[in-house]
Amino acid sequence: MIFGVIVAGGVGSRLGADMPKQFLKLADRPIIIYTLNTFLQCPELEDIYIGVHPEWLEYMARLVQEYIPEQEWLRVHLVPGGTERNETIMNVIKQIEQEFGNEEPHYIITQDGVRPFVTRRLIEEHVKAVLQYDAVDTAIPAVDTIILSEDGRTVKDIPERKYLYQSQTPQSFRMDLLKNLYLGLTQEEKGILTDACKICIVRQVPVHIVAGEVSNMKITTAADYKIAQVMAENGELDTKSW
Ligand SMILES: C[C@](O)(CO)[C@H](O)COP(=O)(O)O
Repeated sequence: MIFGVIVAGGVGSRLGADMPKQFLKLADRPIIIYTLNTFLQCPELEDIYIGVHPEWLEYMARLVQEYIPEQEWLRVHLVPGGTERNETIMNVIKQIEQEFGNEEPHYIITQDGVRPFVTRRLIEEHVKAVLQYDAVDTAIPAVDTIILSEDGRTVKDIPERKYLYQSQTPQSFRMDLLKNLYLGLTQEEKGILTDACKICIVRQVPVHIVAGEVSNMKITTAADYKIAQVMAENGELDTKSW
């Protein structure tokens, strides 16, 4: 089976708001609701799991009831998040195994809750790709020159831009592969992870790339939030099912 996994375990808001950024509104709905709605529109996905910080589980449950049609409620599962994103993904994997067993291989399409402009095209390409490759990233070519600095004051290196991409989500995996690789990492290796694909890369497991979209931005800063609001006003959000 194939499941959507929305990662929304953070409590911080680098936007300076009084709630985690995934709950801030774009147009008339919370950011995470757009992300969830696009995933729910994909019939290839059995159910959608959302990893949420334990203190925000009740709040998220109320949002689902308020904004998601009742006939879809059974497809949405909330799971307490962990201390960081890969712990949250592991909590979700544990929950899926408890509910659906692990005799047949399962696949997960993971997504940042704060990427509300994700498209069905991206999710559907991931569904096809993960069945073939077991580990799949989303990326767009870097348009800026990327510099390497160890101290933030001097440039150590400037890698050739044609080899550099920016990673996005979805990031998709055969579930048992990701779990076993993660369990085999040392604390030091876990400490350098900023996404789930790196779990594969540190163990030399190949990761396939699906072409991302510039519009599939991650809302991290106040400037991102302003850009997202303008994009929302210009009809970039998927609201077809509403
Ligand atoms: C997974 C990711 O979106 C790829 O660019 C990114 O690493 C997430 O980072 P965050 O620190 O969880 O916002």
